[in-house]
Amino acid sequence: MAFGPGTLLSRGSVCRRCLLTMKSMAGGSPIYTYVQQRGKKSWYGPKYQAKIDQAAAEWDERAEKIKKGEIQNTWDMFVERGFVKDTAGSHGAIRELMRQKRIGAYTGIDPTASSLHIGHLLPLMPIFWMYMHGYPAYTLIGGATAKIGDPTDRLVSRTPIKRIDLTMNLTKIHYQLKAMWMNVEEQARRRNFEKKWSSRRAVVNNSTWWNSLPMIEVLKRLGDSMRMGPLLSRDTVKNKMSKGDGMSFAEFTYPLMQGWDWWHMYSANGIQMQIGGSDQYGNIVTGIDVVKIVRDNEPDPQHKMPGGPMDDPVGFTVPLLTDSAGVKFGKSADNAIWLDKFKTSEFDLYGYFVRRSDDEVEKLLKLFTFLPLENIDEAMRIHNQNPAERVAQHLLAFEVVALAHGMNAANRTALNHQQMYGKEITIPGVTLKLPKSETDGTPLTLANAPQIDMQLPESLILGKSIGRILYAAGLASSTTEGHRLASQQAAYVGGMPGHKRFDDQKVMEHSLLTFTPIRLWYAQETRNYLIDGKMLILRKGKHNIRMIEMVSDEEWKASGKTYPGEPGTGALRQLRDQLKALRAGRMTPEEVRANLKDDNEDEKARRGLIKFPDSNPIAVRKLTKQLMGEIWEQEKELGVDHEEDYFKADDEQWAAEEIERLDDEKSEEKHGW
Ligand SMILES: Nc1ncnc2c1ncn2[C@@H]1O[C@H](COP(=O)(O)OP(=O)(O)OP(=O)(O)O)[C@@H](O)[C@H]1O
Ligand SMILES: N[C@@H](Cc1ccc(O)cc1)C(=O)O
Repeated sequence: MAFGPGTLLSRGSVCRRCLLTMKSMAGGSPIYTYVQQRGKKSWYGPKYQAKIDQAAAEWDERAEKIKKGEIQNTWDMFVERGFVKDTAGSHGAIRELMRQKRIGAYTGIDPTASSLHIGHLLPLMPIFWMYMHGYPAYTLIGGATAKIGDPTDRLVSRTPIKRIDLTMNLTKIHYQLKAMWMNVEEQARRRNFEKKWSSRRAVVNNSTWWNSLPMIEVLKRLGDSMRMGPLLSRDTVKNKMSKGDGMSFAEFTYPLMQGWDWWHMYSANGIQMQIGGSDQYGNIVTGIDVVKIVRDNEPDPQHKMPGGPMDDPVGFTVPLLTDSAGVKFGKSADNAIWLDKFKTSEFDLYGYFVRRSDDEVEKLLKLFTFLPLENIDEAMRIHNQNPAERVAQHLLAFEVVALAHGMNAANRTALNHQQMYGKEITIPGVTLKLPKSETDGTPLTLANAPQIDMQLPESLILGKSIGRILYAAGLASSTTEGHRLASQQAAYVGGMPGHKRFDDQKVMEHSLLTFTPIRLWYAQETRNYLIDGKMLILRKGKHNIRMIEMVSDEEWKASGKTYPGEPGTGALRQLRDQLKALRAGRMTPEEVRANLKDDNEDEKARRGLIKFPDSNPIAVRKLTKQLMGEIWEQEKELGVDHEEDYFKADDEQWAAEEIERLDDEKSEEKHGW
């Protein structure tokens, strides 16, 4: 293994089977290393080799310091903070392995819901810690395993997940995990962890390998030696077969799939450790067998990977996070606290942690924050002087929101709480400050990306150009810009086009998130990019994603929503509608005036009012004037006391400002600003 920048770099972890060092020329220099592994081949040169050697030397030095007690073993820290429930492998062996070797670790999540929840943070935290301490750390999304569904501890099979839901969930979780990794980086900087050349983290999807894995390879490498006895004796299998609704072959093979994932990453990325919630213990133990069996069944002696205490896979489970009634926090229960701010707002997430009891707050600080234990002790000391102030709870809430949504969000949310409850909040070690605006002119990042799912009508998706769709989805500021993005291939569509089904229809692969640059295509071609016939994923830049569910035109109309560029929603059309409504007496002058004067953009958008720039400012100006005049007349007839000149002047000033604004816009457009 050990190839490509940043893969495992400790000397102990370099795979002996795959490193063929060749001296390129007589005279002994320079040395190029040829790496061949699972179909991938690459060369690397002396500079890269020097970095690998340096990283290995640093690791050896760290191991020595741990031995002398100068720094703490990461494993001991896990135990001390309460992360370790059950281990697969002895404590002593894992401890020594983690000291000597820069082993990689992973935890997996099946995208069976559209968001992560706080229960997921439990196995994720040790993964994040490992990254900060220099171990390769992987988070896996089970695009393939979710199609089967983990049967662990269930008596009744899961309802099969719909293709469109799977795509939606995995896209959302992918971006959520990426955002959280950025927040982990932020926390690492905040806590002065040094970022090393060898640091490595990843979000992977097991569909990447499962979609191209021949069944015969699994049967040969694993199936021949895997015994039925241990598989049948698992509690889940026994219980589901005797007390539940029986077990399908696919469910039965689920732990083997999970084990194969591990093998894939073990052999390709040096992932030697798996971490999961306590329900994952059985799958982790089976996974260890799978990895060893597949590894030892390598038919080519040149490619055989070594076994033994320093090379065998190990794993552990974290305790289960439960609510105050002792019920597991999970997506299948109705107590979930989500990490998607559109499902559980940052304010509510903060509030949830502020409400934790004094008995559990210290334990939660150890599990959910990166605060050193001395800081936690100090915070508890301050807390205990006046528990009613909930200092420890606020610290916990601040840190969790910072991890889930970033430091800006944590500051903003804590200040909101302060304002809402009118009480000064003390958070040890934190000076609350208003975050700089996340939307005004600052580039879009994963932390400030808008809600990524939306609906748009069929007539737009299937009938209009891709430029128009990009505008409607808020990825372009006009149809023209949308066309420009498409012609410059600066926007992307999710999925791999051109996959053909048996009946020769083109379909999208739904369990893998890939992007293809958008070209200017004919309107009818957009259909080829629809996932499950109704979802379109678009992206501009790195973080600007839209998952668009196509709804029928009737459903769209009934929703009362509008999209930018929607025919009939321009300023002119809206002014005309208002005029008609005024003349027909369907709207009072007061209502029309309120609509015209409402300068709150969100409110306007909510009520479907004028909000998009119109292409004909002169006509808008004329019509606005006419409408104002008629409102004025009607109000006069109604005997509205205008306090004459004051209001009239106000209206006129408003109209003048509006005209000036429109003129400015027009001139900006003309000059191409
Ligand atoms: N409340 C929790 N406490 C600790 N770990 C958890 C909790 N909920 C989930 N996990 C762990 O997170 C990982 C991913 O879990 P999974 O995707 O199965 O979510 P889940 O919420 O447990 O789903 P479900 O309720 O559908 O089984 C697993 O290792 C699981 O054990
Ligand atoms: N089985 C795990 C998810 C998972 C999937 C694939 C893996 O390789 C690892 C973990 C769960 O349901 O919680």
